[in-house]
Amino acid sequence: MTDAVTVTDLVVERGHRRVLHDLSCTVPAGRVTGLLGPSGSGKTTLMRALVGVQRVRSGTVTVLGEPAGSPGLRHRVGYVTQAPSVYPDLTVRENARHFAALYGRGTRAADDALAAVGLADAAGQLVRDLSGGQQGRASLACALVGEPELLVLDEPTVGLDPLLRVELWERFHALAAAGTTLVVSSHVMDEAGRCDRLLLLREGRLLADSTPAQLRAESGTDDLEESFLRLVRAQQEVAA
Ligand SMILES: Nc1ncnc2c1ncn2[C@@H]1O[C@H](COP(=O)(O)OP(=O)(O)OP(=O)(O)O)[C@@H](O)[C@H]1O
Repeated sequence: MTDAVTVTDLVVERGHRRVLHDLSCTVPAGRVTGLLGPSGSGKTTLMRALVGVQRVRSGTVTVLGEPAGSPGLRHRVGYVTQAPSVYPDLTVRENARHFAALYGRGTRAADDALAAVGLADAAGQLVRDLSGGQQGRASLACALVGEPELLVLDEPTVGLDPLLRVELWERFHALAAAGTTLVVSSHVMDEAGRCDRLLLLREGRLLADSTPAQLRAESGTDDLEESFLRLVRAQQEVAA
């Protein structure tokens, strides 16, 4: 299996504080990798480094064979932030078509992306009239329309009802099966079980680079939340 992303000894400081400490990890191509960890553990910062918008102190981030942020990656990497990045005064369809045009794609690609996130029925509505969860999905559709090889999604399921959550995770796996690499952050451990691979972060350090099955086996519990806590405790004991 090839790696879509390689992070080596990454150090990031924000506001004079070190928020990523010598972090090294890889992201396998064509899989859904979950970036899990408590609030403030550095998930967004790592994602920003992957897409090349984060100033880094030292270390390297290689994405699809190029340094993160290289101009050649612009259309190959999609990033959906926590805040919806769509035009509120345009309809959902107009937004999708606008982004399709930017990526050199047609209206069909825009319609397909809307269908993929379950927004086909809301295509004619102004984005500002949508719920928060729908706006998030509209942002996701606008990223999907470019068919990026690497899709980086910051907490895409926040504010979604359980049914939509499940549907979105199914969508992520369908994209991965078609060859897309996904990095999906969450601070909800029950979503960890849906990932092919897991990167667990805590206080800017990598606590585990594993799979749900491996994590369960190693920690001796089926509950991934409990696995995470046991890992934290084990590390604290080593440090003490
Ligand atoms: N613009 C900023 N200036 C200074 N410090 C920042 C800035 N943004 C984030 N930080 C700090 O960097 C650390 C990592 O934040 P980050 O947003 O990467 O965490 P996160 O795991 O994504 O959290 P959340 O789940 O709450 O989104 C935190 O301690 C945070 O306070």
